Amino acid sequence: MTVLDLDDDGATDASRRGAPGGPGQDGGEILCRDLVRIFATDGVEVQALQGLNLRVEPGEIVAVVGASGSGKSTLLTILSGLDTPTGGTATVAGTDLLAMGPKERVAYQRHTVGFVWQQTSRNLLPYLTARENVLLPLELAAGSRRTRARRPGVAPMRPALATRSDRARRVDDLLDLLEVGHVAGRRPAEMSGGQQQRVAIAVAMANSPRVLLADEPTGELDEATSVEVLEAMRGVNRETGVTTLVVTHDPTVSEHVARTVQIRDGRTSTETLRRTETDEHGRARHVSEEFAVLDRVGRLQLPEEFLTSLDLKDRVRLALEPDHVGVWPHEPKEDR
Ligand SMILES: Nc1ncnc2c1ncn2[C@@H]1O[C@H](COP(=O)(O)OP(=O)(O)OP(=O)(O)O)[C@@H](O)[C@H]1O
Repeated sequence: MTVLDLDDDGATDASRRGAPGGPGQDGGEILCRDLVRIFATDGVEVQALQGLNLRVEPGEIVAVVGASGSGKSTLLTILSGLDTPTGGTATVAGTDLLAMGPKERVAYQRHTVGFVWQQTSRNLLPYLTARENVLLPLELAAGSRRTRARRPGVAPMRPALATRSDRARRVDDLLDLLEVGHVAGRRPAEMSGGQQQRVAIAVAMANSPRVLLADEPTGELDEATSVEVLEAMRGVNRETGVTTLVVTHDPTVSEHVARTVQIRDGRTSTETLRRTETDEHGRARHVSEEFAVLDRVGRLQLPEEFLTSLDLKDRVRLALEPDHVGVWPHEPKEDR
């Protein structure tokens, strides 16, 4: 895979992260606190997000998984700047998503975040070739830079990709990075589903976003192609350091990332961490551990199977032990 400096202002990833307007004060590139989104339709309220907490570090790749209706798409739509939460806070790459005006929203969507959606038709324009699709966001950004530069007293943004040949080189580099250089001249209808999604990742990365968001990027693909696309996303994350959040209902996605956050009923409920250990014979071993998520005020969601197996409901007994906390049914089963 090509090693690529995707930062068009010449900054390294490390210096970008430390730059003003960088990550939130306590370091997270994506920070959601007590995020609430209520939809009201025909007088009926649906709480899609019910106090969701999430933190993703700069350069991390994280999968958010959950059943249908758990709030995954609602979260991603908020993080991509297309929707505004009802309450709580959300900060992405130092941008407060609740305080953006219309102009900041456009700049945020153009420069700070890149998206890959499930439907390839939403990612790529059907009448443009792969090369033209990747070039388009670069041309739009260059156009807005020229407009800014013409305004008195306004400095041009990131001048490095001002020339056509710089932009053409960037398109080639991105298509090579995603291993789709050989389909550069084809339109989406002439590419496989996996190739279309790889080109879509190149489009999303065109303007060097700090955060890459993907909503079910493998939803329309077969299993083998899904693995390829996920590995391509992981490769982009590794090569460029872009913070990456992949939302999916497909639990196998978890095998491709070091951290998976599970959403249940509009809240993060559990997290799975994966690491590779080397045993005493020098063999690599994959270890994964599941954790319950404890929020800032000490709330946690017990897994569904714990609740049903001990018939835990309404109220439980809690006990603080020297090294753990015990949870029991209100009444022992035999007394009920
Ligand atoms: N615009 C809307 N108006 C009303 N209710 C909505 C709206 N968008 C989402 N919801 C509701 O909010 C809840 C969460 O929906 P969301 O689409 O975020 O879930 P999801 O986990 O992405 O599900 P899926 O995997 O099926 O896409 C659901 O109950 C859904 O019906």
